Amino acid sequence: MEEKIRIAIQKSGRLNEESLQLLKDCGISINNGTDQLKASARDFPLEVFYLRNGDIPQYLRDGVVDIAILGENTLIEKGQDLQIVERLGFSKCKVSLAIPKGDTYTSVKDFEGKRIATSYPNTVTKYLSEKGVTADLHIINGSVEIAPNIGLADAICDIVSSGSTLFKNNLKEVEVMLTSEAVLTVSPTIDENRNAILKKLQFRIQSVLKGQKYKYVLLNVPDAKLEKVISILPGMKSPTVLPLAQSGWSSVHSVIDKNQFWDIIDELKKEGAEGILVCPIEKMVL
Ligand SMILES: Nc1ncnc2c1ncn2[C@@H]1O[C@H](COP(=O)(O)OP(=O)(O)OP(=O)(O)O)[C@@H](O)[C@H]1O
Ligand SMILES: O=P(O)(O)OC[C@H]1O[C@H](OP(=O)(O)OP(=O)(O)O)[C@H](O)[C@@H]1O
Ligand SMILES: [Mg+2]
Repeated sequence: MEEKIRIAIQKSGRLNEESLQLLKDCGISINNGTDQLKASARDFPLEVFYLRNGDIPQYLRDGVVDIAILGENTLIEKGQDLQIVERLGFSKCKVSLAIPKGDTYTSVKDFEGKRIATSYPNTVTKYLSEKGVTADLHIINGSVEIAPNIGLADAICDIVSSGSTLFKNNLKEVEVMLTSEAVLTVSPTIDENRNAILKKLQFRIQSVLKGQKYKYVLLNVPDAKLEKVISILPGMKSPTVLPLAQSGWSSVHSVIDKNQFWDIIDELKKEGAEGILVCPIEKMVL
């Protein structure tokens, strides 16, 4: 029987949907819904195990699964020994220390002897001990931000993204301990055949992620302005230039980094580019 790579994906929660979407963008469709523990892919040698996020590092260590999509924060808390093979760019967040809005704050030393509610005990202990601070940790698994309001703790350590959960609970962020995004991790026990499948999957993921970073643009340019326009456009090698049916004009095709996109478009318009079309790139293979 053909060997399959076993990937762990969060059963439900923040990472589930985007992890499955990434596989889909890689041309891998999964047969069953998440109501089952296990599902297989139709067109790639891959099996999906739907698991609780916090359990995944141990499954990787034990070799029950070969790879996983996890928040980097979970790896820092529970899987420092595990290797990251790709950074995936979604589920970006911070893990921060926060205190009641009205409290004064001068430095991390203020946490000495304080009660901190958190689901990240290892991360907090390491962060504080590196700064010579010892606090009293209360480990809770959810709704951490409520703890100061009900008198359970003086401060919290939890995930912060938009900051609205802190705001709603009358808390303020005072220390950012780490920043995180979804990552692809690998089991230390992965065998050679499955490692070869991992390399194929990584190649597809890289092509999808690169495509998401760029836009494909097509524009019409008077020939007199061609040289100037080409100098503005980066392109993968160099832009493609094709003559238009109307003489004296050319169509220029290129690829632009999303981060520079609007600045470059403004410059192109200034140089006389017209009829600018912008298309998403599904995959980019270099
Ligand atoms: N508000 C957020 N914005 C962006 N990313 C987030 C946010 N909250 C959590 N994450 C990321 O998504 C991951 C999963 O979070 P989620 O709250 O769904 O699961 P969990 O409660 O940590 O785990 P479990 O699957 O064990 O219930 C986190 O580890 C973090 O990397
Ligand atoms: O800064 P924000 O944008 O408000 O996001 C931060 C919140 O998001 C996460 O909770 P989630 O919504 O996943 O609920 P949970 O506590 O049930 O995990 C996290 O635990 C924070 O509470
Ligand atoms: Mg959560």
